[in-house]
Amino acid sequence: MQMRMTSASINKGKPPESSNKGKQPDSRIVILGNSGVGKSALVVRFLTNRFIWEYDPTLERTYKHHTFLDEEPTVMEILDTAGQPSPEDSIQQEGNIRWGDGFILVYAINDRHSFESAAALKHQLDHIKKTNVQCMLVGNKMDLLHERHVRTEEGETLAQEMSCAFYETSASDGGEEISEIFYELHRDIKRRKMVESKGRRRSSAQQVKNVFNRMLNKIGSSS
Ligand SMILES: Nc1nc2c(ncn2[C@@H]2O[C@H](COP(=O)(O)OP(=O)(O)OP(=O)(O)O)[C@@H](O)[C@H]2O)c(=O)[nH]1
Repeated sequence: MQMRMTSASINKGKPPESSNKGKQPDSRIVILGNSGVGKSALVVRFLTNRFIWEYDPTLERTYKHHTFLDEEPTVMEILDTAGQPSPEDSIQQEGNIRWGDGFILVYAINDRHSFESAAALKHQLDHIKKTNVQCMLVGNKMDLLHERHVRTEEGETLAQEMSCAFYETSASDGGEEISEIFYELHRDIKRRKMVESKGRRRSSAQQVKNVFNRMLNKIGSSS
């Protein structure tokens, strides 16, 4: 496995479709979670390996990340959503969910409410996407263990119920698992796309076969 980040371009405050230039992304990843759980901090840590204490809390940003993953040139598009969308933004939120191939649901381990919101978000995802979506459940701010309000086992149980992988991490400490979260989700998305496109190919081959059989039956019955 080879991983190398070559570039990450930032489209500040623009909708996801604005970053369509160049190679189409192999995966579109959306980061969701309550305000202040550390979504931006995790994305910035993944892209730059840095931690910045303060971010503009209201902006949405998309990032195009070019890398070599599993010896293949790879483009990942990442949407860091605003944690506190206004009611008027609910259409935007729905658009973001439709846009995404996979989702990172973030809560902070010292914020019980954010944990409960993560479960609600997964229901929203499944409802909008009409399928069990690819996702990762991430408990952030592990460096604040002394303030913990959500136990590891609770995270594990919720992740199992959601059929998601589960990680606890800290954007401020910057463990290796942060890259793993993004790259594993990307691989899951790719695998799913491959299975779906094989299924589509099989079903169109079957359709051709059915038409051919009908023609043969017609010829047989008219002779
Ligand atoms: N101690 C600690 N603080 C963190 C960590 N991650 C983020 N923070 C802090 O938590 C605050 C919120 O971080 P953001 O990354 O802006 O959170 P967000 O989820 O993007 O918030 P919104 O943009 O409002 O949706 C900032 O003050 C960060 O410095 C972490 O792992 N540990």
